[in-house]
Amino acid sequence: MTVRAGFGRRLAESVAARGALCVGIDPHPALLNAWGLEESPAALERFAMTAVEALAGEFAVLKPQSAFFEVYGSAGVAVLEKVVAASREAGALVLLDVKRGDIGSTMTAYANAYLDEHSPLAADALTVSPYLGFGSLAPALGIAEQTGRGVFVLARTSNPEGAALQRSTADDGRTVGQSIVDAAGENNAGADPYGYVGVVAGATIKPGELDFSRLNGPILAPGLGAQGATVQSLRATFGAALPSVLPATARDVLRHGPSVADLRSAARRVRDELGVLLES
Ligand SMILES: O=C(O)c1cc(=O)[nH]c(=O)n1[C@@H]1O[C@H](COP(=O)(O)O)[C@@H](O)[C@H]1O
Repeated sequence: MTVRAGFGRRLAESVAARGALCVGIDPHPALLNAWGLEESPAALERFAMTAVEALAGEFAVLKPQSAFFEVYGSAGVAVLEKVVAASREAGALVLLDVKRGDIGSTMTAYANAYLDEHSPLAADALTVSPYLGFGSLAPALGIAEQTGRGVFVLARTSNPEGAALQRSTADDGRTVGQSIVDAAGENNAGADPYGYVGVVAGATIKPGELDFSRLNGPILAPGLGAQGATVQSLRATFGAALPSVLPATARDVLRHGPSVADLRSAARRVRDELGVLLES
């Protein structure tokens, strides 16, 4: 598959056509069991490809969580390769959730693994951690820009433990999370409709905690459903930035399997609720 337009444009087009929802493909052992599956690479494939069959043809973004595949070793990674390829083939953008972050030279290798068209794991975007310094991500940003792909940088994560670090104040008075959002925004300056450097800000964070007015990029907001955030809470949490928010949910949809129809209906319900929110 050849990637042409910049990621910001591709994401905006996909969201316009398919709705603003990212569904996580997180094959938790408990979910496999709930679907009547054993914990094995074959069952992992059954689970993940059922989710792809249900979702990839009509939802904007799918976000496989690499950890749940890696746990099965090379057999699990082979399943992840299939999930990425089949999802993209069906028209979904794939945001690979790997939360990578390392010194610059190693970051180049990670970026090549996930963003180079010829890599077996090439996705449309990946999650990255800036906590070795935002500048250490430069190789990933460079490769993403060149290849029309995106990165989502962890700014203010949905987990309660994130606050101590991410809400702490840097020397210039901004919170660490805000400085990440601002650094992402510098890379997106001038992009239309928006740039390729997204941020991750949990749907569970306090309203108004971050100022997104200079981001000019997408905001991935995980935490909808299983972590307690609701569609209704998004407006208060994100305010004027809501149109740039890509809400994400995984377990709350996946628990409706193994029926393809039930999975699809569950994801449609969330997407429809989000559609109503965005139109109001
Ligand atoms: O980067 C992420 O996707 C992410 C960031 C964050 O702040 N919080 C968060 O929960 N996530 C991921 O989003 C998914 C949440 O799934 P559910 O809680 O089941 O909807 C998991 O794969 C997490 O690893």
